[in-house]
Amino acid sequence: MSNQYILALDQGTTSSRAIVFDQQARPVAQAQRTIRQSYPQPGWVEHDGVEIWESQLAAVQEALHSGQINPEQIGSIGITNQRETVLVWDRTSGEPIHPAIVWQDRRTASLCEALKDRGLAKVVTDKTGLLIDAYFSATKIAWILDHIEGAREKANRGELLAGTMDTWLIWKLTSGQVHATDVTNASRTMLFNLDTRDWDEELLSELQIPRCILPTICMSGHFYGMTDPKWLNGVAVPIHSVLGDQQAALFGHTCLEAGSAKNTYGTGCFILMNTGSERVTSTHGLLTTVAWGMGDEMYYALEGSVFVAGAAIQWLEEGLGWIDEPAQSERMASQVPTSDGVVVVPAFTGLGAPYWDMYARGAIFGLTRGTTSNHIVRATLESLAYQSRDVINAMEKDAGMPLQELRVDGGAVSNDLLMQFQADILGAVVTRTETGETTALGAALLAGLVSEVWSKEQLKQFNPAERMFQPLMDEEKKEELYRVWQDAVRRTMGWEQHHFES
Ligand SMILES: Nc1ncnc2c1ncn2[C@@H]1O[C@H](COP(=O)(O)OP(=O)(O)O)[C@@H](O)[C@H]1O
Ligand SMILES: O=P(O)(O)OC[C@H](O)CO
Repeated sequence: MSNQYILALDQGTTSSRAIVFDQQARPVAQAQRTIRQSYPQPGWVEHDGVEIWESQLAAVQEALHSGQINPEQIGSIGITNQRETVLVWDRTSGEPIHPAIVWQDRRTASLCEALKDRGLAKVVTDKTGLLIDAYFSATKIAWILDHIEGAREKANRGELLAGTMDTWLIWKLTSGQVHATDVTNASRTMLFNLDTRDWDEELLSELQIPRCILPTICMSGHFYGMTDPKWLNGVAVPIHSVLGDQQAALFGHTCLEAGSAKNTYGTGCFILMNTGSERVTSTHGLLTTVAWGMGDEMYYALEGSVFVAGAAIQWLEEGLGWIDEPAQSERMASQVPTSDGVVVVPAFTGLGAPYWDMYARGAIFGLTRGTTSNHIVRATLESLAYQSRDVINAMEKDAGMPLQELRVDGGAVSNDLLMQFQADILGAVVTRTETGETTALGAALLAGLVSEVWSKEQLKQFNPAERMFQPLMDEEKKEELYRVWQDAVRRTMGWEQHHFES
């Protein structure tokens, strides 16, 4: 039978992946290519745009090869991607004019302050659902246009194109025929007006970003175009879904009803709660974002992002050299019954939701002569769970109801100790699902829905629970630990501004 598979492209912060799913949404072949992280200055993070494309294409070819799958058997492609990360390239040559500026990059913090000083905070929140922060794409695009010689003039003449990684991959896959993005990615730029569902004139003009360099905005489930046959053995394949990776994970967890939520533990932690077709405006430091769009309907989510989650485990490995691989963090942490009062706040690049402090910096508290590396490793793991609770507490307040179940995915969920601590410190069930690759699954499920491989009613069956972690810690202990955490966070806030900035 031809056209029996769906190919998902998952362009993440640390790697580009390709996963082929069958008609029961089971992964049948996959491949992954790591991408280089570049830190040219403190607080800056860049990716090579060409490497992103080449690694993604190589992953696709390797996945098809390893699964002995002919491109003719691929009925549909779904794309999901690290969000906010943005690239600007030359429309004619297709060459990026600067490396991609990654979501974690803080170089535009002062530009964000200037926008706030111009009284734009409320305008941005009302129009985009976001808060002014260097995290989002808008100020990154403005920075490139300001710092690359001649870029602004070229942009004004329509000689440049800009886009998040979905847009870049669509443009490459269609060999420059399609310059498009979806509503979820657009909703992360700080330029997308949720009411008009279009780029916002006022925000474009404040940042002097010409509309002509931005992609066309489409629904997430949509026919984007056919891939150029030259990439897949002479076969053109339709692209049927595009959505940011956190929204894709929400979809992949089949969190389709309002009130359901997921946490993805990758480089950062990303917690999204579906709020249905209602747009809930947070009063507790969360973002309103688009969950997905299909047909005429747009669905929304509340989101809280933790900037440094798995990245803290990478710091144990690469920065401190204490572990040889992430899984070793669990083995070390298991050597001690508790972190013995040690608290690690990994605010390496500031703090995201619900604190939004660009100037917080990391700290280790509670060291004694008895502290060992095992305690610090355990406290680092616990910091992922504490930061997630910070966000979930804010979500519960905004949504007006307690969270019963948190569905989880991402690289760090294989860590049982972390998952148990998460259930304990939350006081809620943490459900790890069978499909490790929930993000890619979400893109595939949406592509399959658009291409009518399955119906919406069938989706629920596709990502069952693998293990449910029940909360075991007593209430008093849980709240006492959490109070200590909150005190530690308070002490890290504003650090960079107080001590190093003139
Ligand atoms: N067993 C583990 N315990 C803790 N952290 C882990 C473990 N395995 C992987 N990680 C962390 O998870 C992250 C990778 O997850 P992944 O979902 O692949 O990230 P991304 O999509 O952001 O590239 C890394 O930061 C890594 O340190
Ligand atoms: O690549 P990930 O999985 O770390 O996700 C990055 C996010 O989309 C950034 O908002």
